[in-house]
Amino acid sequence: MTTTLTLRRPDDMHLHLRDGAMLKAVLPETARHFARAIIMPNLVPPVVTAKDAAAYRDRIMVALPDGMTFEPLMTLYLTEATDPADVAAAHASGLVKAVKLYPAGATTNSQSGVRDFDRVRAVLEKMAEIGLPLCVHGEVTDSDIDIFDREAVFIDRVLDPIRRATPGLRVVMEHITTKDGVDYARSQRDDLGATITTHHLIINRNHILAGGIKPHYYCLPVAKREHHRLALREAATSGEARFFLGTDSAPHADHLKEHACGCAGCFTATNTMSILAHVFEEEGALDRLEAFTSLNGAAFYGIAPNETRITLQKGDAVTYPAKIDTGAGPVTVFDPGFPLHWRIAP
Ligand SMILES: NC(=O)N[C@@H](CC(=O)O)C(=O)O
Ligand SMILES: [Zn+2]
Ligand SMILES: [Zn+2]
Repeated sequence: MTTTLTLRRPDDMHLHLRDGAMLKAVLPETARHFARAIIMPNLVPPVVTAKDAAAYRDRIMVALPDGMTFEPLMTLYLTEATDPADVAAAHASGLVKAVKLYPAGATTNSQSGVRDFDRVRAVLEKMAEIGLPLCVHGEVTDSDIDIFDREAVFIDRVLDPIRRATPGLRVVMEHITTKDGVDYARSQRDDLGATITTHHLIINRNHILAGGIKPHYYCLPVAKREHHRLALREAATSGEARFFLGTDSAPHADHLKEHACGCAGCFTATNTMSILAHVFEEEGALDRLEAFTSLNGAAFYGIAPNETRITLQKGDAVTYPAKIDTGAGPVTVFDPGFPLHWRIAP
């Protein structure tokens, strides 16, 4: 029985760090285990220009505690006013690693997102030309589309047409939650990747709704039926290069989650690696954990895998805080609902 496992230090290819007091509190939770992360730009106001991204990167580095190392991989928030030349310059300087597409109204702080896809065509064409990936929150926002169908409908109505209209555009389907997402990713060439979160490997929609509503399991895209969760587990543990970790760890203060109109997002930065080791062990795939957390994402983004390593050890139940204190209020850590036994050696 395997009880220790050494991996290249992981990267989180989809992370929300927020800003100010929240940033300061949550950043160490990621930097403790992860070398790098793709930093989501959905601040208020959003990170739209190269100048915004440079300033946000500086704030992240100032918030990093002494003695920790971490490299934020910055992104730009695509709006209908985004300037292709600014995007190209941000990429050429090495500052920006991706552009993020939020359909307007799809998720937290997406009001500035895209309504009319024709208006971003020039930016997408420039990105295809320079090889800069587009990260996509893949849900339609039409009120007549059931929330559990919004990902599958997005693939047919928006994602596939965008990709056909923009040959060569590298795209990451962010936080896929359905078998439809897995199947679509697999049906395409290697210019399409897909991130999978930690929590979508653990919860299905019953966890949110059965036996009382659980606001800390509510995120977007919302968790789906069990057969979708099983498809995600199969994909994540397959070792296939197109699938990689993007935790989508998305902190919101508890009073905003435990609310009549609660915010979407699960905060998994603290215990993600312990949970993933548990899942990969259950699936008989511990030997493929490194591909998912440390190799496939870096390869998709064209960056070298990390040279430093972490060691996971299996033993007595791991303890971790139920909540993280932040200057913006406590943030509940994702509870997988079972004890974790894999710890990260100090
Ligand atoms: N995933 C979420 O439920 N929430 C994210 C936004 C997002 O990634 O869609 C957030 O910023 O809170
Ligand atoms: Zn999203
Ligand atoms: Zn997200």
